[in-house]
Amino acid sequence: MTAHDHRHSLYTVDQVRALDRRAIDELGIPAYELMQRAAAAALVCLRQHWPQARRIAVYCGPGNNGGDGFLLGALAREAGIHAEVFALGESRGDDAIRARREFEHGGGTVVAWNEAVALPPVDVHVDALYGTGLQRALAPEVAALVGRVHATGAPVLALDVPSGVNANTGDVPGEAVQVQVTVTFIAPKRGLYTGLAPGYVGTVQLESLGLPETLWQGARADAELMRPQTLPPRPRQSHKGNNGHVLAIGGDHGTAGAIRLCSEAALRGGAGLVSVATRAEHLIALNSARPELMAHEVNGPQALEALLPRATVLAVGPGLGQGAWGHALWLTALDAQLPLVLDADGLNLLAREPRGFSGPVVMTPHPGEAARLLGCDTRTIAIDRYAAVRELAKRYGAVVVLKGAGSLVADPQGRVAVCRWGNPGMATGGMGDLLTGIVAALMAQGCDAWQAATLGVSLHARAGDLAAKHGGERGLIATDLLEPLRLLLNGRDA
Ligand SMILES: NC(=O)C1=CN([C@@H]2O[C@H](COP(=O)(O)OP(=O)(O)OC[C@H]3O[C@@H](n4cnc5c(N)ncnc54)[C@H](OP(=O)(O)O)[C@@H]3O)[C@@H](O)[C@H]2O)[C@@H](O)CC1
Ligand SMILES: Nc1ncnc2c1ncn2[C@@H]1O[C@H](COP(=O)(O)OP(=O)(O)O)[C@@H](O)[C@H]1O
Ligand SMILES: [K+]
Repeated sequence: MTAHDHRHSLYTVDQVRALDRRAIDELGIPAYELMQRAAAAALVCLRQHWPQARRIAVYCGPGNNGGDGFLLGALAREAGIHAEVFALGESRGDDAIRARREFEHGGGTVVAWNEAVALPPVDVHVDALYGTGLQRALAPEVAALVGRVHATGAPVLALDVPSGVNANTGDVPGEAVQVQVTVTFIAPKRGLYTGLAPGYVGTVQLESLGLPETLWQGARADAELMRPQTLPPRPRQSHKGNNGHVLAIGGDHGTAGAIRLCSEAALRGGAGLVSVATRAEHLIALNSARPELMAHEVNGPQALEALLPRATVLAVGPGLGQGAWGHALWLTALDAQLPLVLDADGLNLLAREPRGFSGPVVMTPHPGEAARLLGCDTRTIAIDRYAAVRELAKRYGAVVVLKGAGSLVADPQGRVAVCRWGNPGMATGGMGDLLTGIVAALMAQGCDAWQAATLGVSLHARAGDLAAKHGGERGLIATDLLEPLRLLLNGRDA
């Protein structure tokens, strides 16, 4: 990530405030002018998305987000759009107060919101309630307004942040406005891209308000958005020994599916060879379903040790269980001094028996596994996914993928990458097993832990989107991702 690539850099709310301050102090642009520019950009965005809009309602909160709303109301009126403006609370701060006066001096009337007020019929609602200053869950009367806005069925444009969404973390502590478009100002706030936020933000459109690139140069960003990537073409003389050997370990009694999905994804992820260490009862099914896999009966540590010398990467956990068999294989795998991908019971065992690693490791917890690893509950993970993934990476000395909408990848030094792809069709059993196999395959082909995790997460999520594009989200199953995965891996997704 380069410091000035601000469209792929994500910022904390404090970092955005520091950028605002620099624009004001170093570039000499008054805060009120920034507010005017924000309102002008919002009007352009409104017209771009809803060119037919003739009537809008703008709901203004007490802070500067509300100030943006009053100025948008003023500009919309000048542009011949009927704008009804509602205030929730008295404006606080010079700029917001001035913005409200500007709207009123232009002939606009501000209606003080209360529950008896009828919502006007409008083409678009504009949410200017709270932006980066949101401190807590929306109050009940504001939540009631949000419910009524939703009930109209008309689209909503959010200014900067949908109200109720924590722009710093992506958490939504109570109700929040669900919008079609979020026009966000100056810099992308990291909270818009992960956790609960993706369910509210709609399309996020960044407006830099005419500020020069120099503003972002040298400015600290907190995280980076993943970009579409692939691997370079294989050398023509490549042979299977050049492309790594994944050994997938798991599949206790009754959980053959998980290890099959993981190992099949490793094949489709381009590993030269894929072996499976599993229970004897799964061998025939595995071999007949996917003859390219080399399935081995492994009763205990000795049988596993015999397979280790040929492996380049171990994928440990899918269907492993936490019984004596799984635990013994897990211990052997962790002592093997080979690169590891740890998932599912591989992580649950680690939560029970914390330990360090000697080689490169990628851990792929979903929020439930992350909570077990950190000894907290899943709500604590959701409150700040950025903090959780960083803490996991630091505590375990590994690259960690925190899965779920807006998957995050962190390394122990605190670097974080954010995945903006993926869809709720992927909320079905087996999707995580695929990710484990893909990441292992990429490590086997020479990617380091960070590259394998970020590329693996992005390929997996984009494959999910491509599969959903063709057949829809509902009913999407893990194996549907394998063919699109292969296309994406070879840069053939067009
Ligand atoms: N600075 C700049 O250069 C630019 C800033 N810009 C705009 O300013 C926005 C940030 O403005 P902001 O800092 O005034 O915060 P904002 O989001 O309006 O809310 C703060 C107010 O809300 C209140 N409050 C908070 N949560 C609450 C809750 N749940 N329920 C009830 N009240 C709650 C809080 O009260 P308090 O909690 O302090 O009592 C305070 O009064 C930013 O998102 C962007 O739109 C643009 O114009 C571009 C240039
Ligand atoms: N709503 C969603 N949006 C984006 N990605 C999702 C969503 N739901 C699930 N996924 C992805 O699907 C995978 C599910 O993994 P996991 O929960 O481990 O499933 P399983 O254990 O059934 O294999 C993760 O990579 C996750 O990020
Ligand atoms: K808002």
